[in-house]
Amino acid sequence: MENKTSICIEFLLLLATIIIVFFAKWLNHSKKRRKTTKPPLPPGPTGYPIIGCLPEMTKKKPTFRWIHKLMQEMDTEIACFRLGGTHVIPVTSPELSREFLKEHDLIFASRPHCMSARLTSCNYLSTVIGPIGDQWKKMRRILSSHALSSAMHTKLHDKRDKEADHLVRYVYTQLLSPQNNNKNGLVNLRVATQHYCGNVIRKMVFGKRFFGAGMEDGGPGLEEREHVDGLFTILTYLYGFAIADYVPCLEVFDFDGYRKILGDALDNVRKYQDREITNRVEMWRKGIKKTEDDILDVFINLKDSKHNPLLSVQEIRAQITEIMLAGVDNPSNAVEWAMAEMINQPHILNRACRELDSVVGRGKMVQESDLPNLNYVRACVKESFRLHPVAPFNVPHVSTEDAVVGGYFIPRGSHVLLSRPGLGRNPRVWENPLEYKPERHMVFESAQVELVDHDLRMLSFSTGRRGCPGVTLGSTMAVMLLARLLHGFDWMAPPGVRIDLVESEGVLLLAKPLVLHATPRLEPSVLLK
Ligand code: HEM
Repeated sequence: MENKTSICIEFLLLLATIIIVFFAKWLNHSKKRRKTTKPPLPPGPTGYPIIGCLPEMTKKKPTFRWIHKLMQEMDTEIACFRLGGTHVIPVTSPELSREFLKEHDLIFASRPHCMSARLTSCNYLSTVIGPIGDQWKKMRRILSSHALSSAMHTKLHDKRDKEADHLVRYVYTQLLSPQNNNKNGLVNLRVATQHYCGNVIRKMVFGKRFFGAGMEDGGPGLEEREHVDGLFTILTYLYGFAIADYVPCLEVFDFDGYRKILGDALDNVRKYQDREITNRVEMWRKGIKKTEDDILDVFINLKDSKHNPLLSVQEIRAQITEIMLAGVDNPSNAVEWAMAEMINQPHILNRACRELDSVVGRGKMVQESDLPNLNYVRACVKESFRLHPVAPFNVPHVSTEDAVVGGYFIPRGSHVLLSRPGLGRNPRVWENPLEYKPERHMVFESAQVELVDHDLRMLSFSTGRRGCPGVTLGSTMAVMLLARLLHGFDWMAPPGVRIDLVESEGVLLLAKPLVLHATPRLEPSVLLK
């Protein structure tokens, strides 16, 4: 009997052991399986523990060129660079871009919390830079329903029109100015295009072109130069791969000096804007101002459901800086590059001028109502956006949860950077991608060329929840700028000068500001109406 019991116990022990071993093996196997089925991160440099690729990022400047070069060497359209604790995911594929911004739009709709964004947005009070949340929703709604609504666009038409006239007058006056010896002279198109954009946005927001007296020839005074230069500096350093953007505890040391540069530029821009804002708030408070004439007036007078001001003065300040940033760079850069490309390919220049003559004629200047009919000019601007984007990357999109995109694991908190030149010059998508060829956008001759590309084969205004709400204004400014320059004047390279289509090293602007020789194309009575 005793013998029988001990055999039974032994048998049970053996059975239990077998079950435990079996269970452990199964557990192990399923863990392994889970591990092996979790997709890999996109390819990229291994980096050091904890700091990742930060040392390379600080050494290999400009960082965007290093990233693009490495992706080319790795022959990949998506990569992962770990910068401190952040996975930075650059993308040059339209298919993957669509997955990020269309299929997984909601997951990738946030923005980074980082030093440069915090400083620029007065602690995330504005729209472009705001992480997803109630503040972003509020500000985006205000922009879409008020500042950038179609009613507001119509209301501000005359202000834009005045600045288009002013641009032509400014160019014409330079041709006659004494330093040009009363001959047809040279025009710096970087100054003309950047200040047209600055003037339009200042006029729409503040109701004025100049913060100071301006120059006698209509050109920007010291104040406007400082303002526009400040805006361009902010645009270079915002999300510009500062160490403190990835390791916040190092912000106080400002090892790369980015915080100081950005802070100084913000001070330069705000000293002009904030003065206007404070004065205007006072004017409304004292009842001196009674009608809404510009975007600032609208912002000051917005009310919440309890009739309290909807926007604080700090929110107005942050949002206005952002509107300035949004409006100044893309149209001016696109038109400067378009002019440079056209000078080197006169058949494109001639076709655009023929279109202007046939749509507008020579008896008046281009009006906004003409723009929908200037399909070739529109294609020239679009081609410039494709081939010569002003920024290397789209504004970062941050993931709010883990995701799998294109078969790769994208951890929560990753910064997804759609590459603007990477998409626009992708040889898989564009034939002869480095050739400036506006015709490629005129597939259907009858259809209007839209500057937006929702398929993300190129990145102009982007798409989805965080897509640009300023498409109408941005397109109007860019097309009007190119149209007025081409219609009003004949342009040539200065004698003996070849226009080098070379990018500057640190940013994507033309390496040297474009300076061209202009002669009036229209009668002075038309140009100076
Ligand atoms: C040709 C001119 C312009 C171009 C090419 C352009 C392009 C862009 C791009 C690429 C984005 C980022 C989209 C994304 O994150 O995926 C953006 C966002 C934005 N743009 Fe524009 N933009 C232009 C003009 C303007 C203007 C004139 C304004 C307003 C005055 C404006 C307001 C905004 C705002 C508020 C956002 C942020 C949207 C958000 O994050 O919710 N843009 N724009």
